[in-house]
Amino acid sequence: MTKQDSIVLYSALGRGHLVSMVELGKLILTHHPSLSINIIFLTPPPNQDTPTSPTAFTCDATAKYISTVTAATPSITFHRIPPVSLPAVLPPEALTFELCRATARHLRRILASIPSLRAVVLDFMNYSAQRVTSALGIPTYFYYTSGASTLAVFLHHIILHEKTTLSFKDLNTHLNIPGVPRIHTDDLPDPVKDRRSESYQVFIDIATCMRDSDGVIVNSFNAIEERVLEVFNQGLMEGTTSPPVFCIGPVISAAPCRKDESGCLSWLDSQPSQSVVFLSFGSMGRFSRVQLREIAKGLEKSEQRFLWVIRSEFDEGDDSGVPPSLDELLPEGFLERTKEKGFVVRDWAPQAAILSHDSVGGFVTHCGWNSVLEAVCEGVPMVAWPLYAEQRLNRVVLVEEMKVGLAVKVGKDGVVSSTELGDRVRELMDSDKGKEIRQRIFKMKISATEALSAGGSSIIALNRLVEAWRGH
Ligand SMILES: O=c1ccn([C@@H]2O[C@H](COP(=O)(O)OP(=O)(O)O[C@H]3O[C@H](CO)[C@@H](O)[C@H](O)[C@H]3O)[C@@H](O)[C@H]2O)c(=O)[nH]1
Repeated sequence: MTKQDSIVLYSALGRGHLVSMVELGKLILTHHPSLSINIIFLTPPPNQDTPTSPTAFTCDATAKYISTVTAATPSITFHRIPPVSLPAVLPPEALTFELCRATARHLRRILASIPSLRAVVLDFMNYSAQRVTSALGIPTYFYYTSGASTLAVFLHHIILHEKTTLSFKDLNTHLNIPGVPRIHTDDLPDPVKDRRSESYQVFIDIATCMRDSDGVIVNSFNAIEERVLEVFNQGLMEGTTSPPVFCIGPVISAAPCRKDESGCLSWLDSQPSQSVVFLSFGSMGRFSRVQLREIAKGLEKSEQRFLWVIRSEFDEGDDSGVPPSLDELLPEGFLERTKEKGFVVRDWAPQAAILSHDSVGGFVTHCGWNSVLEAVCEGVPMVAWPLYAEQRLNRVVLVEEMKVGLAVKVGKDGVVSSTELGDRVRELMDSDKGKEIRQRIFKMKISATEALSAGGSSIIALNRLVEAWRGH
């Protein structure tokens, strides 16, 4: 390729999506510096931004983030899709789908302005942009920010859709998908369970767009999902053609945030090696008051040291703007009783830096894929407690395929009891099984580094991808 050859990465709405695309852009540039990377990103509609949320990426925060990236990596150029108003206030997923559709003309204009454009990589949430790229004749790839096994389930969905007229919620069966552990239909993401729902059709559309694309880039690596990658590489996806899959991960931030506003990193400095279990549930993990109390009691029962991130919960109908205090949310005297052993952080903690700290020996996670990869890259074993999206599938992958985590059982009332959590945490931190898991994930940590080294599986896949771009 010549110096001017350009690639577009089109990020979906939200902090996690933009950061993922930037990290992907940086990885491409590290190995192929002659490319010019353009990142297109969406702006929240003026009437739907929620700047008070700890996870919201406000316009100011986005601008600051972009100027930091641009200063460090000038070969990345950012293009902002201007804000447009949508007729209704929508939940986060529907918002990104709608916004992408409503701004198609801006995308077309931006794409037309980029010289020597070789390919566009769409965040899978921006699937509707494929209409624009196809109309312009631009080769289109997808970036799938979860693992290869869940991608296989996603693509398999198209076959199942044709095989049955029932909804998954009524099937109560196991799915046998090549290269993937047996999946129970209850473990599928909620939006795909009811075939009469709008979201079901959206996910079929996304899967179809990915299947028919020029390729899917996956944030994973060979050593953790070998079986399913073999299925993809040999073209053995039963009953359907599969797109070329490029497993180029783990793509996680090379320079994690070390800002220690809460003091939790200094607290970790004073704890013994591998003695602390870290509990964090991603950008949207929220719990009822009942569940928070069970977690607290479980941590006390486990007798382990802990660092726990708790979101500011607002009670329904409370628009005071002041969230309940930790004393209100947690069992009486909990903070006082555990002050030698535990540290509670409100809202947001520097997770990647915490996982890399020597004092951390276990991680209770909601199984968001970035959290899983961050834990693997630091060799931290997990207790898997999925909450929503494809996280129940990730639990199956990490417990049954990778064998680097223990699953918590959810009670019939939807609550994980203090005894269950306490037992799993103690098992992870202080048992022979926990030791085995620790040894296994430590090996994966080494494989992760190897995958991204010269000649490693992910670098080979990345080079194959760039060659494909060169061939267009
Ligand atoms: O207090 C916190 C909480 C999170 N994080 C970071 O935020 C990211 C969270 O990402 P992830 O673990 O993937 O969770 P979600 O934000 O919930 O991710 C969404 O996107 C993922 C990738 O597609 C999916 O796997 C999840 O199911 C979906 O919820 C990670 O980098 C964490 O290090 C922090 O730094 N501090």
